[in-house]
Amino acid sequence: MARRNKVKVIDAPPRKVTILGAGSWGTTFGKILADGGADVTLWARRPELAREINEAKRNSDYLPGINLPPSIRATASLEAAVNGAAMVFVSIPSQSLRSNLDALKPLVSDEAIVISLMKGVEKGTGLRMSQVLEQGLDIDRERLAVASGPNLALEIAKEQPTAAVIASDNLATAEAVAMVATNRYFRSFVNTDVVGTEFGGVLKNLIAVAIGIVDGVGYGENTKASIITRGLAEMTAFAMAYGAHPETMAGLAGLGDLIATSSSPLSRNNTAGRLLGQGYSFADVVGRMQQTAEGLASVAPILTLAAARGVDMPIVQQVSQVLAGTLNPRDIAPHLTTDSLEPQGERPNDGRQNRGGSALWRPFQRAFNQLRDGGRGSSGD
Ligand SMILES: NC(=O)C1=CN([C@@H]2O[C@H](COP(=O)(O)OP(=O)(O)OC[C@H]3O[C@@H](n4cnc5c(N)ncnc54)[C@H](OP(=O)(O)O)[C@@H]3O)[C@@H](O)[C@H]2O)C=CC1
Ligand SMILES: O=C(CO)COP(=O)(O)O
Repeated sequence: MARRNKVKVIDAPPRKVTILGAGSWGTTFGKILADGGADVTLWARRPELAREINEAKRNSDYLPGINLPPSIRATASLEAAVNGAAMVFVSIPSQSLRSNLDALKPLVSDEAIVISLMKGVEKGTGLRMSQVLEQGLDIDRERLAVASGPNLALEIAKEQPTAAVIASDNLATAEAVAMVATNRYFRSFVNTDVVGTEFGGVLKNLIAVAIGIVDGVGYGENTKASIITRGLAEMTAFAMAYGAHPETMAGLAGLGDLIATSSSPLSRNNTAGRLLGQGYSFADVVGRMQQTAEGLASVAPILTLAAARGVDMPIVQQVSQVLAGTLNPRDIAPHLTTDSLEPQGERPNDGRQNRGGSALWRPFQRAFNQLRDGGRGSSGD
């Protein structure tokens, strides 16, 4: 049974916050928090990386050329990192999370807030990262939060102005985290749509792989715009089938992140897709990636979750076929992904003209009806 603990509303930066994972995002998030005034400790599993961060205030493997704030400390000891931390941010590859939780569980204090910075779902279980944290740490969801949004690490490390979303079932938890994760170049907004915020970050990776594939093939802006637009419809249909608010998918954690990830060569998912489009096999691409491209591992569990709720995801399906080597990247065809003659999701109607094959349109229709009938929207971002 989950331990029940009251969440303290923190109205000043906490004494100590810690980040687990000193890769590109964990280190960048450490900089965000330190530049916002927090006392930041980074956990790097390799002692030599912890040493470089402490002594040179650099992380040359993941953020070459970036000077880290002098106040950031790093340690390779999980216990030293977590001891006394009021907030524990987790930024390791999604498929590695569960294997770290047994060691972490006894170290997290009963009052600490735990925040997922990750954008994947677990293979095998299909669980979102906050669900894996909830299970593995036996923690109340009120003490959990997730962060997402258009957040390419290197741009933020260069202090380019950026916005993000912090979501928690408990608004006070999201607000406490957002207050700490805000500084002169980074602004965190809050909402309570954890499902939408988390799935937004996962799903945009899959669409970014598709964009990378067509980029690698050499197709131009029409193809990419078609995939982004139809991809957002797929993302929204999927997320709403799992209870997300459509507004979340239209906000920073959905459309915002989709645009950033699909258009940037900094994106690892986009890069992986581009290699596939250039003819490299899935195994070659995995071998060439130096950093985490979450989308590659999330395709299969997302398609399983989609099938369980009857959601059509033709673009994600095609990505899966390219990964499996059963579809030539040149044959990715966003305009051929439906048997309906109606451009789904493109024409608002009153439901009467909503003819067959429009699974992708249905969630928009439901959202429209809800708004028309005075239904409640999400707090959005
Ligand atoms: N980079 C970005 O722009 C953004 C990334 N994210 C998300 O953040 C998460 C982390 O990504 P990111 O920092 O980019 O990834 P990186 O590949 O840059 O870094 C991964 C980090 O996790 C560590 N790690 C790898 N395997 C394990 C393991 N089995 N146990 C413990 N630690 C491990 C690595 O340590 P080591 O160096 O020793 O291998 C490294 O510190 C992902 O879910 C990603 O989607 C979210 C927003 C932006
Ligand atoms: O999540 C990200 C940007 O918001 C980072 O994307 P990549 O993991 O594709 O680099």
